[in-house]
Amino acid sequence: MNKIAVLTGGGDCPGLNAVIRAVVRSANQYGLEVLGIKDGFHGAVEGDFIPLSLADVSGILPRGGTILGTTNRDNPFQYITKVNGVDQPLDRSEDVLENLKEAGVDALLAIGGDGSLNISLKFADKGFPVIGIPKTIDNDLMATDQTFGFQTAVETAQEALDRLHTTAESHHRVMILEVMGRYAGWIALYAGVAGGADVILIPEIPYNLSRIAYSVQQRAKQGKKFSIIVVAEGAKPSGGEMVVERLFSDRSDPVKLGGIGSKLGDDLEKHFGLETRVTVLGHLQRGGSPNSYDRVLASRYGVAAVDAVLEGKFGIMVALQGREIVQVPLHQAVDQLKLVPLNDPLLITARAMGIEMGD
Ligand SMILES: Nc1ncnc2c1ncn2[C@@H]1O[C@H](COP(=O)(O)OP(=O)(O)O)[C@@H](O)[C@H]1O
Ligand SMILES: O=P(O)(O)OC[C@H]1O[C@](O)(COP(=O)(O)O)[C@@H](O)[C@@H]1O
Ligand SMILES: [Mg+2]
Repeated sequence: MNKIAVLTGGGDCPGLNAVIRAVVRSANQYGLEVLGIKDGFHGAVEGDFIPLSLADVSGILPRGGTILGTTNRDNPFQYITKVNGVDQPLDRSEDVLENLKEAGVDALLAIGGDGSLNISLKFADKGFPVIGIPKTIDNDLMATDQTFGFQTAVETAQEALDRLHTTAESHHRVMILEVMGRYAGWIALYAGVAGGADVILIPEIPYNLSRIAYSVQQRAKQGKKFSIIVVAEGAKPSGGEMVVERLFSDRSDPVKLGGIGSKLGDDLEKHFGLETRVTVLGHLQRGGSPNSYDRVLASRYGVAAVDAVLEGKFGIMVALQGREIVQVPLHQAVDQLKLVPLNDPLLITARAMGIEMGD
């Protein structure tokens, strides 16, 4: 092994640069050259590679985003390509392999979520040496206890809840904070407990509107003028559907969620006369500097991925299990999503403190 390539795929999150930096620094110790692939698998198809030296990664540890760029559109196995002036999804995976070969790349380190790691698995199945590094702000990847960026997002959401508290307690209002969490409610659950929310609504537990109203009314009876609700964007009422903001025709998962906070607020006002205000935290959760936990975790993943290259372990993902970074087969990471189990210890803690989960 002489040369490795690294890419970042899918939605960004705080800590991507910390991984890239750790990969380059660790590879440098062993005399391995590193190439960066621009904009995820888009750059892999287009052959858009840049060399990454120690100087290139100097100063990027605290920077959010990714210096390499990313995409949540391009899949080399269904790559939108103009054929006779018409866009068509073509299998361009051989182009990727050709580009990697031409650049002298011996192994690919792919930092991504379920989508990018699914693509990575397909390249591993084609025989190319691939190592996955888990990335998702939603923390919903299987086989790893935690992904970097998640803790920073939780802190951002908790700070928002703290701020909402001070304005909420000045009025008789229900304050709703909509946070990320497409299928898994980890951000809502952790931020809700950390930020002292009264109601936490997650995709895994469809909610009953009257339960929420009852808990707000009970608080009012106890002299509490306000209530704080944190709702994951993928939450839905019992028997209802997730709220879709828009559809992207060019994505394998075309659904962009958003709007459950407003729907909930409208329903509480309409059916129970509760005055509500809604805040959507949105991409503030993904932006900004990673906290120290995420910098450490990201650095450990980067180093562990280079270790795997040196050990010749491919088709694997590096993962956090307990305090250890381990190697797990890539397919274990992508076979299913890691949802909040109904017996999750923090969920039980939340209920034990009287937090309403909406069911
Ligand atoms: N199940 C899948 N199999 C193969 N490719 C997928 C799958 N899901 C998503 N993709 C592709 O992977 C890319 C990244 O997916 P996305 O969900 O945006 O990011 P992430 O890597 O964070 O999951 C997109 O181009 C998408 O088309
Ligand atoms: O605005 P974008 O880029 O479509 O991404 C928003 C989506 O990404 C997510 O944050 C998930 O991202 P991850 O790939 O990091 O898990 C969802 O919660 C949200 O629906
Ligand atoms: Mg995904």
